[in-house]
Amino acid sequence: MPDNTDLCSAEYENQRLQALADYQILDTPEESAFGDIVEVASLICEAPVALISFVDRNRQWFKSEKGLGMCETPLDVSICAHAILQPGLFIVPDTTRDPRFANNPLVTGEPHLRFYAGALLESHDGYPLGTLCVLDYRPRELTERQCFALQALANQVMAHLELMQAHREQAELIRELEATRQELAKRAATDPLTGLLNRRAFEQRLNQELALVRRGAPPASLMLIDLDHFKTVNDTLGHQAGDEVIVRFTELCREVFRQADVIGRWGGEEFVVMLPRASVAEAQHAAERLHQLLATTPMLEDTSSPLHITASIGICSLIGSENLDECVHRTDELLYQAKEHGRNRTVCEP
Ligand SMILES: Nc1nc2c(ncn2[C@@H]2O[C@H](COP(=O)(O)OP(=O)(O)OP(=O)(O)O)[C@@H](O)[C@H]2O)c(=O)[nH]1
Repeated sequence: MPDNTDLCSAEYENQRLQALADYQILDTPEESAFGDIVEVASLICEAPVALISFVDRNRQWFKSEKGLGMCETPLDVSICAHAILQPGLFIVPDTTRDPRFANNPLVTGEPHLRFYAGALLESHDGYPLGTLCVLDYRPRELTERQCFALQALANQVMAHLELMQAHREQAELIRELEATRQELAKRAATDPLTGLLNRRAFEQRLNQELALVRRGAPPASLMLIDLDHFKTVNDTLGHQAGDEVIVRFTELCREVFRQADVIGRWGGEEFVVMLPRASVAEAQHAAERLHQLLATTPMLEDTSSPLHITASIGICSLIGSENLDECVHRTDELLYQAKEHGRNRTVCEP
């Protein structure tokens, strides 16, 4: 708490309430850790009523209570609201003899509270939050040892609140770290220009599929796609336009292939698609759709004459007995044949 603070100012009260809110304790369910402290306070102080009370804006709310039978009261009947205005213990030996409490309905009526002793619950930065208090139906005092024990138990209440807060902060930190880890993993797996899987991530996915095929999963197909004469696009329209074409081509791929198909950027103007549960004939149909779409879709918007591109494609089925390099190599050979035979075509394994 800052020095020279006006404890009654609205600004201070708002700061105090914020400190209380930061502990996120108000209106939380009963917890045995706090229940035990209240029981021990009642036992040691030989008092029938014991409370862990937090002073909220318009009420005092009890995290734990013994012998009172209510979980909150309005602030104007709260003795704790007075207790938090001073440090350490606040003791009222006989409420009927104290003008601040003599007319309190909890004193004049049920349960006729006559004795109050409250130990301050103080936040780590010095804001008074409430009390651990014991009450009795008769006027009395606490022994020195009981006073010591009550304050020690109050310190334990705060220590537990601090631990809970540290635990929450740690959990939040772990959540943030996990989100960052996921984001980094996503970035590490993604080609920045197209948002497709990059080669390394695609290889991982392909290895998983190969493992499934080895264990008897339905056949899958692998497709390598290379844009034809792409160098000319760059040379005539510039690298930036080349990038736009690559992005547009990616969009067309997303239109043609199924949700389950995995599209990756193999490198440069070369793409790769793995089609789970698809025969080579089915993959070939998809490749044909792509050829048709390329034939009818201008690849750049801001050019006087529409730019169309073509692609050469090789398709193989995944064979469980092969490793990734062998599967890719076979598909690459077919792609090479497509290029050799004049481009703008698909060559499938026989
Ligand atoms: N704009 C752009 N160009 C790229 C990118 N990656 C590779 N390229 C270009 O793609 C071109 C590929 O050229 P080549 O390997 O000669 O192939 P090609 O001109 O497509 O000819 P074929 O494949 O034989 O039909 C090169 O000019 C590369 O610079 C990229 O991310 N952006």
